[in-house]
Amino acid sequence: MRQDMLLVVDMGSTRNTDVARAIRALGVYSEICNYDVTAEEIAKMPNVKGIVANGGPNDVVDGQKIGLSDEIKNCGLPVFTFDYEDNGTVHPMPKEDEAIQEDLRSFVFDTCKAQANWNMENFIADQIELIRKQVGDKKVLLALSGGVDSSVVAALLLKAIGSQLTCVHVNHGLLRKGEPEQVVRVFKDELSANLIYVDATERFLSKLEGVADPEQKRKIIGAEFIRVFEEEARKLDGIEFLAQGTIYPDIVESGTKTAKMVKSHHNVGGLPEDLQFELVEPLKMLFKDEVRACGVALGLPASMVYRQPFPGPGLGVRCLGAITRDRLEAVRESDAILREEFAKAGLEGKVWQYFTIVPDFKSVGVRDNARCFDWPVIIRAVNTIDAMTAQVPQLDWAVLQTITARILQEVKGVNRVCFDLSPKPTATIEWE
Ligand SMILES: Nc1ncnc2c1ncn2[C@@H]1O[C@H](COP(=O)(O)OP(=O)(O)OP(=O)(O)O)[C@@H](O)[C@H]1O
Repeated sequence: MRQDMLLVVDMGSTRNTDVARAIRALGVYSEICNYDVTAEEIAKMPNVKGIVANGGPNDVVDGQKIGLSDEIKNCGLPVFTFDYEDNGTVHPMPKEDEAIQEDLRSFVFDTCKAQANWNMENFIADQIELIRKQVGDKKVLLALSGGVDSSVVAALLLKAIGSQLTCVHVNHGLLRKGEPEQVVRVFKDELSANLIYVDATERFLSKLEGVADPEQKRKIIGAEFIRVFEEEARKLDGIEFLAQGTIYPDIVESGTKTAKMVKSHHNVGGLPEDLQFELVEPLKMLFKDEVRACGVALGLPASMVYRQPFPGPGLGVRCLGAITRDRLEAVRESDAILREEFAKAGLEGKVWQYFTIVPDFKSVGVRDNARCFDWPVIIRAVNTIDAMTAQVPQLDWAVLQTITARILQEVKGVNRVCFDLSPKPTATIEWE
């Protein structure tokens, strides 16, 4: 490890990640650990320069009030006791809270004498070394979705171990327009990765035929994905490692000793027990913005690194009810038009997520002086900080009119365009 590190010890705060991020924003690497960390464990961590004991409302565990042990207090490292109360609201640490920032800055640099050497160049160099040490001359398998996390893992592993990596990209027929092609172009053609491209469209769509229940659809897609991936894995010889795009929030949200679990951390979970892989998770200490910075530093295209979030079941949950091929095509084509026009209008990166939905009912319209009976396309655009709540931004009317005109002209089977004005709550971001 080339970087100095500060440890954020969770003493019951709800703001551990904010504090860890604030330290990283100063250019110093930080990690969060549990309140019962021992001096011996800390001694094994590389380059720890100081400890932030981060207190807060969750300071009672199993009926006992927790406190920093004498062992840690006397371990020879500077300790800063921090208690950043948040009154129960969730928002990023306010930048204007200069006193707190200043205290932290002074602790990090004046007291701990930490070097501001946390940057992507050092991170990548460190990870390459660690990956090579972990993997040796063995082979690694990666499920590559084309999403930000697995793409950055692929690029990093390619740099570290090159041809020892095999990537599997599954086209389940529910990807956005141009996505599988981009994965093949970037990884196979440009980065010369061993890429197995599986076109499983027919298999997924026939499994989904007539299934209207959203939960059932998600389950079928998830289970079928594991099956396809497993089949490919069994065809390969001598693979001992499975790489995953686990990132820091996945780990933090899996729960600390003082906070309840937000969501379980899975990724390519659900693989059969007899496929025993050791995990390689080189991004597990990065926040999302750092993963993107890492992707840029590794030379991945901006459209991949800054891609908006996309649900695992893909367009399947935007083609409402039982998926049909023609309606799925209408979702894919209208989504492509929406993304193109948002990019032209300079909205890319300004609106957090935007996509289209095609419901499973028709309405009466008129086309070429004759009655038509076609589907509507619903446009959804939202802004959010944490995906727990979301707001609908005010969009330029002319942009919406252009999108509407193009969808009505170019997308088969559509005679109406609607705009979803609902914030979350009460609506969710996706419709299914
Ligand atoms: N179509 C696919 N082909 C190959 N692997 C996939 C595919 N879809 C998902 N995966 C694998 O499953 C993991 C979890 O999928 P999920 O849709 O939850 O994405 P994610 O956690 O946002 O990560 P990413 O940004 O890498 O897509 C991905 O990181 C990837 O390894």
